[in-house]
Parts: sequence; structure tokens; C-alpha cells
Amino acid sequence: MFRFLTAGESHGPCLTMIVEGLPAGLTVEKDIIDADLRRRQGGYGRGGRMKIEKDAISFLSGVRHGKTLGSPITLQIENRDWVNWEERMSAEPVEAEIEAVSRIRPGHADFTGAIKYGHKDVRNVIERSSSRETASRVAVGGLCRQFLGQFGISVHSHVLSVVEVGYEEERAMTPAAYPEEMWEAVEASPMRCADEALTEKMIARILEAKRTGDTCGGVFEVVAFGAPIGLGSYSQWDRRLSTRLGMAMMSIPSVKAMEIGAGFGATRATGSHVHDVLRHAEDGSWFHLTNNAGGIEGGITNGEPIVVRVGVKPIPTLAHPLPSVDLASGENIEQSRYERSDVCVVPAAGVVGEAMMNIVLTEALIEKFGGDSMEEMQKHFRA
Ligand SMILES: Cc1cc2nc3c(=O)[nH]c(=O)nc-3n(C[C@H](O)[C@H](O)[C@H](O)COP(=O)(O)O)c2cc1C
Ligand SMILES: C=C(O[C@@H]1CC(C(=O)O)=C[C@@H](OP(=O)(O)O)[C@H]1O)C(=O)O
Repeated sequence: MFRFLTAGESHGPCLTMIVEGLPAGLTVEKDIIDADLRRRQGGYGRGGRMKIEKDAISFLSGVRHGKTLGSPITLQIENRDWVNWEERMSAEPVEAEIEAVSRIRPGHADFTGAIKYGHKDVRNVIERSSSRETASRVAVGGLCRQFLGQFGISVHSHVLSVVEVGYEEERAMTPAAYPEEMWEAVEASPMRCADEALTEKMIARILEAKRTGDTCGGVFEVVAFGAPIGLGSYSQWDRRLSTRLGMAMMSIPSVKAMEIGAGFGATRATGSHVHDVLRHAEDGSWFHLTNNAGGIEGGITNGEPIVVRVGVKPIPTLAHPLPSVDLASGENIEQSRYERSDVCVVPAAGVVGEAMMNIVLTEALIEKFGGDSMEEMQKHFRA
């Protein structure tokens, strides 16, 4: 069984991850994980914190001489901002009076977290509800990416829209719709969008929001290539790959919607326009003429690219804050709190989405072809 846990406060000393269930003998490179961490830090619209952090992992257990041992893998990412927070975030009691945060930000976890855990200082909520935690997911996803690569599976993401600015035509989801050059253009774009003109328009939209103290959401797409037919199952609700991808994508903070394949679009057309016609090629392989199912039928991969589209709400912290409540006084106030914040994170959230796709596929691949070593797993996979 593959599983992982993450720990760490946003302004604490570090983030820690423990990953269990990867087979022994997998070659893992720190540089590949660090490159993913850098991609998550990027994207137009990020705030001041990303100028401080230089995310990179250290392996603390489970890897020797560049190969997994089959034992739990511990990863760590340093929070460089910690030096500015040592007193405010000290695990030990401190002499100094630390001012409590009490003005609730609408749309963040401030209200629900404070009420649920009985915190009088919203700082105690912010620290773990912060999406700093998504760096941990990307690190775990970077391990999974290297594992899946050994079985010919690769995962990419790109941005489809920011607020109302996006592709006007419905995009196909067949393998031909994703040429290799497209991903090169995505990686070169500050919006992680292959279309240069659209990239410019998205940036202009973010700037416009920023000028008025506002924030932006949008939609990203994650695509997995090379997954074999047969991952996931219809046998129980929680074994469907669609269920597991839904949970994984919806777990990303600020994600409010997800579609598989044509998604809501499939509800606006009739069956003859939606279902993907199956063909059998002369070499014995299977393929579909379209991919509206997004690579999953009956909760099981069908051999086509797995395509999910994920909706990200606008960032809750506004430079021009909304009215709210002060938790300490109970008074309605004209302005909630503003602190340093991102304005748009759709490109970064896409990289987190890639990580979650890598994680779900790793779990499903191990479930189907599992083995204690890579050699054993490769044998099962080939069979
Ligand atoms: C990569 C990333 C960075 C984020 N940065 C911020 C930020 O700087 N300020 C903020 O208010 N919210 C930010 N968010 C969104 C909040 O973390 C999120 O809205 C909050 O945890 C509440 O969860 P919910 O939106 O899922 O309800 C970010 C989200 C992601 C994925
Ligand atoms: C630290 C990260 O994102 C943070 C997510 C976040 C939030 O409220 O979710 C608030 C901001 O934190 P800070 O208040 O320290 O500037 C973001 O920078 C990160 O992505 O690594």
C-alpha cells in the first residue's frame, strides 16, 4: 500500500513528509523533485513570500546512494522565512507579548478553523491551513513522477483560463491534441499557458485585479499519458479512479470544481455526440476516436490520456479587504485583515494538480502490479 503524511507550519522551521510503500530499488534524483518545487513557486501573480523561499528537499531516510530502500522515505523542505518568525512561532513559551490575529478574512479558513479548534489567535489557524503545505505534496509527487516514469507514464499541466480570459474554442483531449512542443511552450510561459497571446491577456487581467486590490482564480488542466488500461475499479465506490482523482484534486486549497474529460460539457450534448467510439488497430492495440471520457470509463483507465480540468477560486486575502468580523471584540468591521499575499496562483495550483495526479496513479499502479522491489514490479507490469 502506498501512503504519505505531511507535517509543518507555514512559518515553522520546515515541512516534513513521510512516504511509505514505494518499492525498493527505484532510482530517485533530488534534482527532479527540486525542479518541480521551483515550478510550483513560479507563475505570474505570486506574492512576496516566494522571493524568500528557495524550496529544495533533503532526504532524511529511506534512500541510499540514490536508490529507495523500501523503508519509509522522509523528506524535508526548509522554510527560509522561519528566521523572521522564530519568536512568533516558537514551540517554547516566550516572554514577549505576541499580538493575536483577530480580524477574519472571508474565504480563508480563519473563521471555521478558529471556531472549530477554539483558537483566539487566528495565527494558530493560518499556519497549517496555508497552502505552504502544497510544497509537501509537490515533493511527494516528484518522487511519484520518477516512479511512474519507469512505466512510461508522464503527467503535465497547463492553464486554460484566468477569471473570464481563456481559450474560446473547446479543446480536444486525444493524444494528438497535446504535441510535445505544446508542453515546451507551457513551461516557457509565465502563466503556464501554451498560447502566447492568451498568456499576455491573462497577465493583463491579473494586473488589472491587482491594481484594484483584488484577486483572481481560473481553470487548469492536468493530463496523464501512458497509463495502462485497467487502473482503478468499479467494484466499490471508493476504488473508482474517478473517485480518487476527485478527492485528490478537491483536496488542493482553493479548488472548488473538477471535471473529468468533457465534464459539464457532456451534459449539454446528446449521447451520440459524447461517447468515444472504440477501434481495434491492426497491431492489436485499442484506441478511441475522441476522448470525452477523459481516459476513464467505469472508474477504470481506458488507455487514453487521463484529462481533468480543475477550477480554482480567487485568493481570499484581498489588498482591498472585504467587510468582516473581529473575533476578539465580536464587532462587525469595515475591513478584514490584509497581509502579504498572492494575487493569482492558478499556474502553481496546476503544478500541485500534477503532483496529486502522480500520487493517485502511483497508488493505483502499485495496487495493480505491486511488488516489494522495482524488479518484481517490472515483471508484473510486463506480464
Ligand atoms: C499555491 C497556493 C498559494 C496560495 N496562496 C494564498 C495566499 O497568498 N493568500 C491567500 O489568502 N490564499 C492563498 N491560497 C488559497 C488559500 O490557501 C485557500 O483559499 C485557503 O486555505 C482556504 O481553503 P479553501 O479555499 O479550500 O476553502 C493559496 C492556494 C494555493 C494552492
Ligand atoms: C508559502 C506559500 O504560499 C502561501 C500560501 C498562503 C495561504 O494563505 O494559503 C499565504 C501566503 O503566505 P505568507 O503569508 O507567508 O506570504 C503564501 O505565500 C507557498 O506556496 O509556499
